[in-house]
This record gives sequence, C-alpha cells and structure tokens, in this order.
Amino acid sequence: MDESLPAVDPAVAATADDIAEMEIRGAATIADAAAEALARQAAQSDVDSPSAFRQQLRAAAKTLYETRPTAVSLPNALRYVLRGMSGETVSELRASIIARAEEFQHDLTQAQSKLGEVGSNRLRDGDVVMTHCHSTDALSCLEAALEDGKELEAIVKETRPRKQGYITAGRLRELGVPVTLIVDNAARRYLDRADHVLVGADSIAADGSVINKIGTSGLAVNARERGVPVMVAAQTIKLHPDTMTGHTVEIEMRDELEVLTDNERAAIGDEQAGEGLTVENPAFDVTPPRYVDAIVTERGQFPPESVVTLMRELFGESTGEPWEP
Ligand SMILES: O=P(O)(O)OC[C@H]1O[C@H](OP(=O)(O)O)[C@H](O)[C@@H]1O
Repeated sequence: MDESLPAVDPAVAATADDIAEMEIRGAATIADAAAEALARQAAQSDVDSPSAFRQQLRAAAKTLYETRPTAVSLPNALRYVLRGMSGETVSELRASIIARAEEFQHDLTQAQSKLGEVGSNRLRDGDVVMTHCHSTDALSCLEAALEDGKELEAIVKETRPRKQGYITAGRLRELGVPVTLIVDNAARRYLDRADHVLVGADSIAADGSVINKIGTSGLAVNARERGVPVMVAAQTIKLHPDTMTGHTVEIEMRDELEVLTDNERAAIGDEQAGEGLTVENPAFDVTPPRYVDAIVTERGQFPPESVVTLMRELFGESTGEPWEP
C-alpha cells in the first residue's frame, strides 16, 4: 500500500482481509463485495474536500485490488465504480459512487441470471454434468435448466486443496439434484458417465484461454480425449482487458499450509518449512482455448477464439489501473 495514500474505512480493510483469506471467494462474489466496500467507503467518509474524497476512494480501491491477483472481476468492478465518480462537491461524489456501486451489483445479478438461461439451452433433460470447484455462474446454468423442468445429475469434483466442491454439492442437493462426489483424481474415470463438463472462470484472456481453479486444464484435456464437451460459464466481467495488449494473467500462489499442515509435514519427517521439502500451491491454471467448446456469457455463447471481439467492444483497447481516471 502506498504510504502517501489516506487510511481506508475499517469496513474496507475487513472486506479486503476476507477476500485475501477466502472468507469471501468466487470471482463474481468478490466483485460484488468490492463494489459494496467502495460504496461503504463513500458513505462513511468524513473528509470535506473533493480531492481528499477522491484520494480516499483510490486508496480503498488499491487496498481491495491488492488482495488476490487472478480474478479480473475484482479490478473490473473497481474500475466500473470509480469511473462513475462524478460531481463538484463531496456529497455529489459520494452519491455518485453509491449509485454506481448499486448499479454494478444489480447488473451483476442480472448478468448471472441471463447467462444461466443461455447455458441452460446447452443442457438436455437427463444430462449428467461434471463440475469443478464452486462457481455461481456455472450453478446459474444448472438452476435455469432445472427451472425449465429438466432433470440433471451431477458429478462433483472435490477440488483440493480447499474443497470448494463441497459448496457445489451442497447447493445442488438443495436443488434436489442427485450428486456423486469424487476425488479429483477420479475425474477421468467418471467422464465416461458425463455429458458435459461445466466450470466457471476467474479470467478469460484475449486468445480465449480460460483461467480457472487449478485442475481445470487437466480436466478439459481429459474431457476432450473422452469426447465430453467443456462449457465455461463466465459473465463478461471475467474478460481480462489487459490481455488484449499482451499481458499475461498472474496465477495466485497460495499458502502451503492449505496443502500440508505442520503436523502432516512433521509426519513426512520434515520439521520446518524451507528445509528441503517444498510445497507449491497455485490456485489457478490456464486452459488453452482448443479444449473449450463454449464460453457462456450474458451476451450469448461464444467459441473461445471469438471472445476478443466482445472484449474490444466492452473495454476498448486499453484500461490501465482501476483507480486511474
Ligand atoms: O464467479 P463465480 O462463477 O462464482 O466463480 C468463478 C471462479 O472463482 C473460484 O475461485 P476461488 O474459489 O475464489 O479461488 C473458482 O475458480 C470459480 O470457478
């Protein structure tokens, strides 16, 4: 955090901590929480000059931005809200941020339900869908299909190390869907029974690569080998505009304790981290576009190679940092 930037509201700091610790997780949920936090910062601000207010909002955006690097929905949300900041007085600026954040949150919900309808059209009555991790965009497709009266079954990958597959399994059971929970290593075996692989995305690059939970790329390669189509459910806030100018998406490396506890390390015979046994814990991987059959968005479904056209339309050619005017 830049020392010259003003302190942020405690609620913003708490949201940032929750995102970093994954108490708040999932790309769309993170975007929603970030917009909410900016609105909170605006509402709570007690500065009396417009320039101080703008500085505070920028500081809040930076604090939120620096939590997790991979899901582009976070900077896209911050940029959207900050670009709506307008007015000559603090109270005008405040009102503009609050209204813009509300609009963003509303659009996010709308986009997810529209996307669900698009994705649902790819599913037939009686289909078996294999999922990875927990994605609200992916679940929206299943929910829409169920609302249309289709019966579905799910094979849910556990998704080590944080086991977000449990959240997916729980939600699908609430919806009355029969669920078979499997360990990640069993995926190829169970692809024989699947009609679709359905995953979400944290970011989509300009070449159509899908950046999603670690294990997605291996699943997609296996699905292609087994002839099972791979569908990615991703609202357009998952499109990563910087990749149009050649930037790559940073893959978040998380704490090794998510993979190996101190006791487990000791059981292996290694007493302390950093003494010969290295644990790597990348949270995401990159699935090349050739393994993806369709990217489902609120604007329709696209072959991955064509998302760049949509990206140009929505973001123009360049973006910069979210807090840059
Ligand atoms: O936006 P929705 O579709 O909810 O989630 C998108 C993606 O966010 C999650 O990341 P994490 O669990 O936050 O690391 C998963 O990778 C999931 O596919």
